[in-house]
Amino acid sequence: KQRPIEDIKLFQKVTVTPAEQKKKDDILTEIMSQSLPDIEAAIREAEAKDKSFFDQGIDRLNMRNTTAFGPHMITKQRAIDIGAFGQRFGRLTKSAAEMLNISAQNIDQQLSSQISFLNPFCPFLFNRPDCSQAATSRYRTIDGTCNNLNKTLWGQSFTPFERMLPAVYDNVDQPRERSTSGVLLPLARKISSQFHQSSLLSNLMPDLSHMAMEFGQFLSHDIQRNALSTGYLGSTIDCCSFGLQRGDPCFPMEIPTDDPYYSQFGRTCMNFVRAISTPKLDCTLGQRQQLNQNTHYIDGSQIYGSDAQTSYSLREFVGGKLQTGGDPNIQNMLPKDPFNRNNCNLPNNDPNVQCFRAGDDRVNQQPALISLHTIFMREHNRIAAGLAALNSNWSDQMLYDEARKIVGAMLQHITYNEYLPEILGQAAMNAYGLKSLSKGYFNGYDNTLNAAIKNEFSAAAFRFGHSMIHDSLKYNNGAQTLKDVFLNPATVYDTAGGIDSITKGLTDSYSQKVDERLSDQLTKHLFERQPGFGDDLAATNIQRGRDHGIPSYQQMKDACNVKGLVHDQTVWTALSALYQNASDIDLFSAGVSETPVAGGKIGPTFACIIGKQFEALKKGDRYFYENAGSQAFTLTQLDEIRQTTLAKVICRNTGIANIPSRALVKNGTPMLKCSDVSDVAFNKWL
Ligand code: HEM
Ligand SMILES: [Ca+2]
Repeated sequence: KQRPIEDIKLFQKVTVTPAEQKKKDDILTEIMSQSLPDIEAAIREAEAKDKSFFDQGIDRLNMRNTTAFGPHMITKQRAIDIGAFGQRFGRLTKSAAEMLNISAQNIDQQLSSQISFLNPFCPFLFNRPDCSQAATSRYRTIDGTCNNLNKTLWGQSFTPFERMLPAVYDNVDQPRERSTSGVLLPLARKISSQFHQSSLLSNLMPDLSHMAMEFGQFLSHDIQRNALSTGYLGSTIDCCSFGLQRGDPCFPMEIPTDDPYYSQFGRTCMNFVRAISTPKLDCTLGQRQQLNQNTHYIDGSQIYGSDAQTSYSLREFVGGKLQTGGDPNIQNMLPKDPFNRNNCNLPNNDPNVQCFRAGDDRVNQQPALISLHTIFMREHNRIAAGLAALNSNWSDQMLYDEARKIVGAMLQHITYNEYLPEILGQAAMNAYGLKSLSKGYFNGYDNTLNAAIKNEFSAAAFRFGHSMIHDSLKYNNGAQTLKDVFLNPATVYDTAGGIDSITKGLTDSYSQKVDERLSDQLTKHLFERQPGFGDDLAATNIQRGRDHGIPSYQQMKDACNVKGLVHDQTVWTALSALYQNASDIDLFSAGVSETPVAGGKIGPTFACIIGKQFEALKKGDRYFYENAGSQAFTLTQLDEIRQTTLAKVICRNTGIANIPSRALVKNGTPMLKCSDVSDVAFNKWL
């Protein structure tokens, strides 16, 4: 099957002449046209298998009454379409690598040529955006295109996650399941049950409120949403109904027979479906990559949607407003989702209690998330009304655009001014240039910097927030255990409490410390609908890292130039005891358990990954709120945006009377009386 030795040698050369490049391209084209018929046949065969799983009722369109299938498993059609090309790229890459004897770690360098044969399989070449208006437009596009005027697709929704380091897969594109020495890595569930044991009450974060957890999730849902593989007709794949044997895209998590919790239910398998594989943005052959369905920028896409169709479906088209819904007792709620596209776990058949729609489909995951979504939707509508009152000649579109621009800027300001300093500490804020200015424009826009979300950030580092989640949400004078409110919007509709009570509860209670411990609600009861059949988020994070070929902790630590032991000695001993070789330890587990940096809440390796990501999200975003230019706010408008705090946004959009003035902080912050909070000075937008 291998090509002649001179072809193999040619691909090993570091620099080639134009004639040699042409020869390489011809060889690749020949290899690909020879292998394509077999590849198409293999894909058809896989599709037929998927259909049979569907026909047997194993994979289903609506998993509502089954256990443990969260909203993150629903994948948009556009992502499914890109995934179909990704499969072809993956298989073509594999056959070229085999025939040219190219090892996995050299695939990206040695197969990176642009081959016209691949153009019909390159989704990023279709419908290239027209960016002719973009240089002078005051407003971002909905899908993030044309932000960078040279690289018009950078940061767009439905484009790949980028990487800090090359991926580390087994056998070219299979999940990283083996140590470099060949032994199997410990089972993800075993690491979870042994190392990420339940967080105790004594493990509270001394100074951050539970709102700091929730704002982190809300921010996360702005910038990233992985696309998971689906079955026939986009159905949800159940990798456990078929034993552990189904094969790609199934990568189910084996539960050890002596599992401290699940064994009593006789459970041996937990569902896990691999992420869709996507072609790279430049559509050269290369390592397997994963797809972000959301705009990578901090632009409020969780509120507005990441594609035109979703954004239209959320608009009122009157007065620049977003749609609202709700029953007569509770006004100004998110619009309902009568078709329950997100497979909510609705407790009764009350037609008034339904799940919600928002720009990100995970909105219904739990009530604290619904609450922040609702508050920012209301803020948009309030701003649109405020602008309309002073500018009677503005069209619906203009009001929508300007209100969206303001809300996006507020989100950025809260992120860089309130959230990141708490998480990263001052040293990292300075090192990565993340501090917001108190006056004037920021001059650091860099059009060579890609803001795109890094895979190491998404699949591991930014999941540190999972360790901050408390067992319950404070509500009225009691609390609601998470497993009772996953995918259940009932509390939001409660006229006795609802959004206000959930929100107040978040600022009134503590986050958990960022450490190796995760709540039982997440490791034993995530999306549980039947005792013993919930999911495990810590295990899922580890398995997801392996699915994506995320490098080991040691590799990331080295890349971040972090030296020495940065763990508590007992913690490190417990973790490394689970692995044969400490250099194989998974990034999520070791990263989340690092000793926090001074003044921050996470350790040095995660601070490096997260600091670099937010640096790119700032300096690589032409629409960053502090930038000068034709898209800019005026300086007086910018000063007005700088008055924003999360506490004020909450005050303006709820009936809450008093709230800590720094809503993410638990102690030592003065209370803000909501009746004292002044509105946005809309006269700066005349
Ligand atoms: C109750 C709160 C939360 C729940 C139930 C939850 C649950 C989940 C689930 C089920 C996934 C998908 C896992 C996978 O299949 O790979 C996920 C992904 C993720 N979570 Fe959370 N999460 C919560 C809060 C947070 C917080 C507070 C943060 C960060 C501050 C966070 C950051 C992330 C990130 C970065 C991902 C990957 C997103 C992607 O690219 O798709 N989550 N979470
Ligand atoms: Ca976004």
